[in-house]
Amino acid sequence: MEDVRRTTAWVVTRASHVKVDSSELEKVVDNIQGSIPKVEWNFEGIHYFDNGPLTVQYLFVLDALNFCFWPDKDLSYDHLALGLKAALQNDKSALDADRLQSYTEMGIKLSKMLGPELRELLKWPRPLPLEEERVRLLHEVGLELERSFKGEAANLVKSCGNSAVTLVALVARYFPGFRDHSLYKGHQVFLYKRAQIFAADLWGAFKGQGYGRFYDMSSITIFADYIIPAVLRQNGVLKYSSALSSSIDSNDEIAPGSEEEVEIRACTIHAVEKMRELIESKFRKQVLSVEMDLWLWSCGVQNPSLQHHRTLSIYY
Ligand SMILES: Nc1nc2c(c(CN[C@H]3C=C[C@H](O)[C@@H]3O)cn2[C@@H]2O[C@H](COP(=O)(O)O)[C@@H](O)[C@H]2O)c(=O)[nH]1
Repeated sequence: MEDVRRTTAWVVTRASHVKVDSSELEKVVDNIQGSIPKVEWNFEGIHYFDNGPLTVQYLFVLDALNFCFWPDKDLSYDHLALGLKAALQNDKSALDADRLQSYTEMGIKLSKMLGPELRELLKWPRPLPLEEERVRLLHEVGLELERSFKGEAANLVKSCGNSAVTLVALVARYFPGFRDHSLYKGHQVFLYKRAQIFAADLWGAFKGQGYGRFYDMSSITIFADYIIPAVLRQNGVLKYSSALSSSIDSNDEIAPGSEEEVEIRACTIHAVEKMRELIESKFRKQVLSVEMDLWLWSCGVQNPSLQHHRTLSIYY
């Protein structure tokens, strides 16, 4: 994850649309006295968990589809999690690698999984945002799991040697849909939101044991989605230019890969890394970005009036 830290820090030094406000950042850290309020993984009670390999399959499929809910105002991440959970409770083989690629009825392969099948799986009554991309990513997951990991995401996790950094690298190497990077002023910037969140979800769900045991969780950075930047903007840690502020406040779409979008995401990661460093130097406490993420994210999703940036993206 050094690439994520280094390249996002580089963006911060050149950013013109977004700034990290160090004194506001210090206020946030002082307010909580350097202790991150503890938020339980699955505080919403929406996730599938059976303490075994099927949970790993569930989390991998969940994070393959963990992006872009906002274009449908009634849809949220909770619907995705609850939909996949119900599908598994109903049929333990619902997320098998071959099912992700194809749709079978009475043992006959009819076609690849398509939008309508995905909607049926999630019990969502209308087309999902970026539905064709979601379907394509599911095919990719099913095919590559079958080709390289005997169909099981659990084998992918077993092959990382209890290193979250290796897991993220493996996910990005085998599954192109997880390669969340951008170009900024000619430089490659690494963000890896969904790949890192997969490691964090395993760690959270399995409480740091079994499939969730990683010796290097401190290497993971925060996950640059559309909720965390909105929380950091609201508490003053991120400052946007007036043009960007008014675009976001008027719900204009921000183009994926634009300077504005990359700066929002890179400054988010960097600001949280700075908060971590400050907590360590001022309060002598070690915190994980994953813990910071869960706290900030839970604050964000519990505040429906939060105005977030709108970018059509498969990455977050
Ligand atoms: N940074 C960060 N972003 C996260 C998550 C999660 C869920 N993580 C699970 C892990 C433990 C908890 O118990 C959660 O269930 C989703 N998202 C992002 O939020 C957005 C969805 O928002 P809305 O449209 O309002 O549903 C979308 O970009 C989605 O990718 C997270 O943890 N961190």
